[in-house]
Amino acid sequence: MSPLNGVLLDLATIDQGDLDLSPLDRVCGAWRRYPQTEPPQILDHLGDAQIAVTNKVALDRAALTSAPSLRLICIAATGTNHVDLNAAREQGIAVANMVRYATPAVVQHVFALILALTTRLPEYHRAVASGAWQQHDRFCLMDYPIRELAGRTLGILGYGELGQAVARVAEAFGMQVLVAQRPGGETREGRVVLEQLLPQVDVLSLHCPLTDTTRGLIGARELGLMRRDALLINTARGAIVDESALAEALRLGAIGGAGVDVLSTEPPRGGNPLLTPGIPNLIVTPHIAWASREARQRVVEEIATNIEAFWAGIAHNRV
Ligand SMILES: NC(=O)C1=CN([C@@H]2O[C@H](COP(=O)(O)OP(=O)(O)OC[C@H]3O[C@@H](n4cnc5c(N)ncnc54)[C@H](O)[C@@H]3O)[C@@H](O)[C@H]2O)C=CC1
Ligand SMILES: O=C(O)C(=O)CO
Repeated sequence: MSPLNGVLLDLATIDQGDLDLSPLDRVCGAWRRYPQTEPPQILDHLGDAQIAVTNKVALDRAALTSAPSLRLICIAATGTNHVDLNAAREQGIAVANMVRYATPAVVQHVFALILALTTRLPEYHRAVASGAWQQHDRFCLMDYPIRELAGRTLGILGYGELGQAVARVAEAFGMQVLVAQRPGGETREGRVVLEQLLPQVDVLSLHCPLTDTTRGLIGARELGLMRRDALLINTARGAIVDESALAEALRLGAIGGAGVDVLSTEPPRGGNPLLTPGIPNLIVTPHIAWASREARQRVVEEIATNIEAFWAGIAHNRV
């Protein structure tokens, strides 16, 4: 066990009282556990901790410079955009994240969104709940057009762990997969420049990290290049998409639908263009693609593994 003392800044975002947390006790005997940390509480909660575990509590330069004891930040997620990595590096604080922990959960969520939009599940569910089927004169309602995935084309932006796993399932559905070339990146065989990919795809699924390069990458221009019946699926990060432009594209029917698990600010206490009532063919889920019990248990185990590796001087899952 490492003799370091640690703080869990937002444990309630991982454990719903249904996980085995003993791996954490195996690696650090002195945890301070906070269900949640609001911005004004960050410095107080960090205190003299040497290890800080954050799922989504933002650790910016000001927070890191005010926590001189900190030696390891363990991000309980794959996305690292809420931690100032440059400031951490300058302060000599190691940062580790979660790799591959949520792949089955995210992939099934991506397809839950794609399938709900193509089979018009929300509309048919609402129609039955409102009694429309019961009053109908035929055996089935066909008020909303249904499409098949087989033979259609999926575009993937961000061909890492999740992008590749989504591609494999898409192929099992009989879809053709096109992979976007990293904008501004070098030309790679089999990759398609984003501007050329967008008009070809029936579904575009985002799986790149949020960085300075990807912020706002899918804006009005890119949405305008997509087919009028194409779907956009975003389980990556909200700010990769211009949310006002997406809301407008859906309202105007410039694209066919969208499934969004992530918003630019979470929770969206100040509202969000995509939460405006009445936007057609839009499904918004509250950042739960990753959140299966199995994946959350893997988070606990991976936090322990990252701390053990750090203590042993091994750079495991280092960002
Ligand atoms: N909604 C949710 O619950 C979850 C969301 N995520 C998000 O998904 C993202 C991807 O996760 P993984 O696939 O596991 O990460 P990964 O690191 O395996 O893959 C990311 C891929 O994006 C590529 N990439 C980076 N910049 C790019 C750019 N400018 N254009 C195109 N591609 C670019 C990288 O080369 C890499 O291949 C995470 O960064 C996180 O933001 C991850 C897990 C759960
Ligand atoms: O792992 C991630 O990046 C997520 O967004 C889930 O917390």
